[in-house]
Amino acid sequence: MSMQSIEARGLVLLGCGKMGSAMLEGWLAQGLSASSITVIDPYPSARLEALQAEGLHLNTPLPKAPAVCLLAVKPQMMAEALPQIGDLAKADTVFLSIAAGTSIDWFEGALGRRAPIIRAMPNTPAAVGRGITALVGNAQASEAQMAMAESLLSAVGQTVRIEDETMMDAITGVSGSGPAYVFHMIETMAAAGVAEGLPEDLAMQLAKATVAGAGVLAMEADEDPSQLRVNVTSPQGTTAAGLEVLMDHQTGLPPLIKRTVAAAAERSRELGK
Ligand SMILES: NC(=O)C1=CN([C@@H]2O[C@H](COP(=O)(O)OP(=O)(O)OC[C@H]3O[C@@H](n4cnc5c(N)ncnc54)[C@H](OP(=O)(O)O)[C@@H]3O)[C@@H](O)[C@H]2O)C=CC1
Ligand SMILES: O=C(O)[C@@H]1CCC=N1
Repeated sequence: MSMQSIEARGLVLLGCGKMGSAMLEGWLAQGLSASSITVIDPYPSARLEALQAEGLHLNTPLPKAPAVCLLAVKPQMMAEALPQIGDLAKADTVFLSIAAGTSIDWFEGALGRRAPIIRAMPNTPAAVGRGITALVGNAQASEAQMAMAESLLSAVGQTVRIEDETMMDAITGVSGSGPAYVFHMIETMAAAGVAEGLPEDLAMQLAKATVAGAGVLAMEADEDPSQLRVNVTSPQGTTAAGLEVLMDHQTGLPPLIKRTVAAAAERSRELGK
């Protein structure tokens, strides 16, 4: 099964907030037709309403057997939202959840043990085709269904299949929540530039371009990030002075990021209880 079967059978998107709409934009950009998509969301955005003119189905009855139903409401809303797509559990529809913390076992309880369920953790750079999504399926999810989910998710970035669902909490802490850490890095670099006397606009321009440029370099270079860091660091130069603060084992980034990722992973575990 591929994007063509999604196009033919349709896709249901339950919850079209920040993450759902990021993925929706990615699929549309990749050529999935708006008319193959049904969105269920109680307070649709102006963008969703406008997409109706291109054929998108908004809060309409569901197709009988869509290829996939993407579950993109908040974990706390999932139990309340699921009855809206309950009938699909009897069809040959794959349920693809992106909800943090919510386990496959929980979905099997809600949708039935025979339903093919795939749990995935994407991130918001999906909106610009630069996301990364980890995914794992239950025993009912066939190889063809996993491949279909991968083709859907790879329309908005990289995918990585995992075998051990318990890794999802750590994955959520690193890449699901990770864009927020990086955005905060941009904010704090810009603020630090202002503190050093730069105008706000210039400081923000420098911070954004630096993080974006370093990200692209990290992805494209043959060298690993630690070597790329060394390449910036002239002996007794400015970077060495900055890194002495940033890399401090007690007060620097390593313990801070470790605590940050651990807190996010722990919250993912809590959401699953
Ligand atoms: N944001 C992110 O970076 C990531 C989020 N996720 C996961 O994606 C899911 C969505 O998160 P996010 O997009 O941030 O959250 P949002 O709140 O932005 O999106 C959820 C959407 O679901 C809608 N909704 C609420 N109740 C229902 C219902 N009963 N039926 C249908 N739709 C409903 C909400 O409407 P309204 O706003 O009007 O209540 C909203 O539009 C979560 O499970 C989250 O864990 C996963 C990876 C990354
Ligand atoms: O903050 C959250 O719970 C969601 C999951 C990962 C990113 N955002």
